[in-house]
Amino acid sequence: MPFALPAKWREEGRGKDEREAASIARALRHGGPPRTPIEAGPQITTATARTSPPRPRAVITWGLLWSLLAEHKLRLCVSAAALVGCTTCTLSSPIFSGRFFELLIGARPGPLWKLLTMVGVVYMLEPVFTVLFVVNMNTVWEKVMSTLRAQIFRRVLIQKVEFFDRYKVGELTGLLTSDLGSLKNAVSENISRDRGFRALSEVVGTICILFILSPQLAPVLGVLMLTVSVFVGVYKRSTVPVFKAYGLAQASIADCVTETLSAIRTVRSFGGEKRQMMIFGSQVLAYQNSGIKIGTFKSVNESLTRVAVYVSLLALYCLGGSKVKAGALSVGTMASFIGYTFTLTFAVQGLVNTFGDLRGTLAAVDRINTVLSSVEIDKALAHGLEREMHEKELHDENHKLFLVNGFDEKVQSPSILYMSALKSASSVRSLAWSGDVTLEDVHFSYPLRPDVEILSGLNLTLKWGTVTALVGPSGAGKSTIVQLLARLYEPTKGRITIAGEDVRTFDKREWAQAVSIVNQEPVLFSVSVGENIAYGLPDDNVSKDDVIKAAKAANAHEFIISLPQGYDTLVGERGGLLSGGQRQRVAIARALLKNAPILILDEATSALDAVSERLVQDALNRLMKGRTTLVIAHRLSTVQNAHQIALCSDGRIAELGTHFELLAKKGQYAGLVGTQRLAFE
Ligand SMILES: Nc1ncnc2c1ncn2[C@@H]1O[C@H](COP(=O)(O)OP(=O)(O)OP(=O)(O)O)[C@@H](O)[C@H]1O
Repeated sequence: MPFALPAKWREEGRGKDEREAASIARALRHGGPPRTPIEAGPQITTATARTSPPRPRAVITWGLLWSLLAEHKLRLCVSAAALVGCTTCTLSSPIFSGRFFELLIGARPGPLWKLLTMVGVVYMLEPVFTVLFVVNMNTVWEKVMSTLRAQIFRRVLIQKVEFFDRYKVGELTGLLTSDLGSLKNAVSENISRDRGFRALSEVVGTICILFILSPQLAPVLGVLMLTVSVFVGVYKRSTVPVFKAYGLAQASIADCVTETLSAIRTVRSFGGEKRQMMIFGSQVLAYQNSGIKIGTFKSVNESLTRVAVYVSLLALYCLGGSKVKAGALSVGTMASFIGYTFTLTFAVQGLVNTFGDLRGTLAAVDRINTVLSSVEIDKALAHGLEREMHEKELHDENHKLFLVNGFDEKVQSPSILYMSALKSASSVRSLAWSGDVTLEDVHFSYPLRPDVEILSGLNLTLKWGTVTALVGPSGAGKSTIVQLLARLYEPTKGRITIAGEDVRTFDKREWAQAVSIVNQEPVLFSVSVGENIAYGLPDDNVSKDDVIKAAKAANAHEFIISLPQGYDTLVGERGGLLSGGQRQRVAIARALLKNAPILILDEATSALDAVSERLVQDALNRLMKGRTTLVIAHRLSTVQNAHQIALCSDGRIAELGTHFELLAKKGQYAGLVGTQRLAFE
């Protein structure tokens, strides 16, 4: 197949990635087996990983936060000015108190009303500045957090499938809810009077004023600050693991609840309630112990802060009192000092609380970074998604949330470069409507079990427009072949082609449009029946007529209109309010609407009773017409009507032919039929 490589491939001094990509492109262009490990198409990722081990890259960094904040410069400037304003108002109060006392005892000349007017103005301005500060800071942070949340959700969605094998749903849910919530609270909970920014500005401002008022007395409060800081430092170090354990314990509780409730019918049927309660109980206890530890750390810290403040006040009374008596300090300044000590007390306590919260926040950010920084992005998927996101000239707020430049690492791995270098002029759908799908010398091990080879040199051609039945003993690798065809995983060696073109020249978004899968247990979303069918074309505005047409072809229309709200009836979590056969027919309608040229039926009818099966089979026959179909089935009737039957055993196709050809062979297939492991109807 002739490929015109872009000029950049011919440039001198290309980067290593580009050279690798060119080498891969060359190998694929010639169609033959790749010559070097890098050229071995499916090993691209592995080969690259071998030459340069992936470097973990944090997802949430200070740089990223700064760049997101920088988009709201005006609001930040207003907030900063308002913060200075309200802090100035707050810190001027003790000075006015001192002057007030001096006026009362006659130590200061001038009319009282002048002072009171100034106090009134300050008291009026302070809340105005406070509102300006809180509203602007809050708006900025909410916007930053929305972008972060959206970007992290996207980052989770574009991970390779093995990422979802590795982490439990609860853990990942925790990242987006409680962990990001903790980051949100780091600002949202710290913009009130006695916390975070204001506390910090009051501490700094107070110390400056104390030094201006009396350089001799100021160090006393300096000691107070130092003491508190030491305690804060100790606190910070000692609570990091406690906060981490707390977050993990919280995530495992959520995990246990999700797992139990999603399998509630299984729990019921095995009488597993007590066991689930015990598991939940032990997690609650771990969470409780962790929470008690955190509470202890927090309260000890707060008490120590108070003790430090009392000691400082006492020192101030002794030292300041004697200076006033000796005439070295005015009564007004002493009164101001007492006021500032209290301001400092609250502000330092607030800061300690903020630091405590920050430890939890840093632990949460660390968890997010640890989970998401491992280099497991499915680049062929990310590439397609990015292309589609930029293709559409949508400028609504929702769309923009996912389009932040610089958040994601540039998806420029060799695999992406060769993908664009080799990009076929034809779309994958048009190729799939006319060409065969071929698995060529496919080897595969699951990433989490790299030592166990599931497929070892499997060859199989799914002829265009025909039905291939895949049979074989349990654990032979049938579902694994389905997952490779769906490109949930890529072969570790060998390749899959469509009309002779390596499927990896297409990004996974394109590929997803070419393949429909109907499983034994189709998953429906907890929306209406109609919306579930329309999910066949998730990015399009599907008309109700098209949904009904698909439902009719899938033998689903009759049961849908008998539901209480027809097509608008909610199907419950995972479609739990529908029967197995109804779910199956909704899934078939969804696949019909999608109209993909390649169809995979993974034991689609094996869980159904005879009536449901007939309805579903009838719908499936309609769905299969004219498509390249792979059927995994245990029923002989389904298998024997196929154009060809492939028997998978020991990671290869051991027998291939029609039902009668394979029976005549008297091999493994004949054995399966003989022992009725392929069941007769
Ligand atoms: N995500 C996974 N990670 C690791 N190993 C897996 C994974 N999924 C399946 N396996 C293993 O791969 C092997 C093949 O499994 P597969 O599901 O493809 O078999 P199958 O032929 O479809 O079996 P059955 O007819 O029982 O469904 C099994 O040994 C299984 O334990």
